[in-house]
Amino acid sequence: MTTSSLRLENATVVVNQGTSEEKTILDAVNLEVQAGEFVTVLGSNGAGKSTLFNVIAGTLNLTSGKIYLGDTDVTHLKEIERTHILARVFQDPKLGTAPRMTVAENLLMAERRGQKRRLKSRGLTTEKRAEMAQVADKMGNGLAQRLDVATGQLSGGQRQALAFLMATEKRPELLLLDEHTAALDPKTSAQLMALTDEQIKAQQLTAMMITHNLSDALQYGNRLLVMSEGKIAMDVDGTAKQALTLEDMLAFFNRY
Ligand SMILES: Nc1ncnc2c1ncn2[C@@H]1O[C@H](COP(=O)(O)OP(=O)(O)OP(=O)(O)O)[C@@H](O)[C@H]1O
Repeated sequence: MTTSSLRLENATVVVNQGTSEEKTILDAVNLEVQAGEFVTVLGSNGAGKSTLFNVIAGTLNLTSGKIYLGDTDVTHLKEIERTHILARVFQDPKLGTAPRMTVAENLLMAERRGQKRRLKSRGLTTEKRAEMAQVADKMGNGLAQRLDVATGQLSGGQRQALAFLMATEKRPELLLLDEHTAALDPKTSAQLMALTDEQIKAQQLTAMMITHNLSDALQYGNRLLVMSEGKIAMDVDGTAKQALTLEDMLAFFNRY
């Protein structure tokens, strides 16, 4: 039995095939992420970071190669067929939550994702609300006091915290964080980043996080990837990652 949560074998995406615009945007990537790893992903604009997440999530098909989530070959599975295995949080606070529904309704929806219809009959009981308030309180940003507020009325930070809670509700096999703090002000971003790290550790989640923030990429996670021109240009973990400095990273980026 394997302990890897994700495995990519020669994962390749070629766009506009057979035209003068043909381009390889993911270039024979081999990657194995073990259960419990927290991988930060850096790379310049256009390096292929979102493409990597898109093929993992199934929003983009591979031209060739294979993708496994756990022991399952998901290469030909549609996005919807992968949602019970992985969850993704986006940069845009509008994605991932339903704006007209309240915080409690969104949380209930996340909890019931993938459940059979007959199991959905129980509504927002007092117990359920108390449980939600407890979960939302972990975010420490007032979300717990706004359970009955429409999600569209939340602050950006509260909404992203809710999106994170919803994504982790069912303890996904793999959590993809796609610049999830980038649209927030520095203080709120730092707060959500700390909460993210806390929850990943507490729930022992396997996670990958795209960021343009070098300090966050160094401070958080146990492994760091740098993408460049559709390839993995750097892959460090453990003590080698801990030893990396901002200067090392700046020097590395200057070479690309
Ligand atoms: N569906 C597509 N069709 C054509 N080109 C694409 C497609 N998706 C991505 N690309 C191109 O692939 C390259 C990699 O894009 P990608 O969005 O993965 O980069 P990124 O590292 O996420 O960049 P950023 O930091 O700007 O988000 C870019 O040149 C982009 O224009």
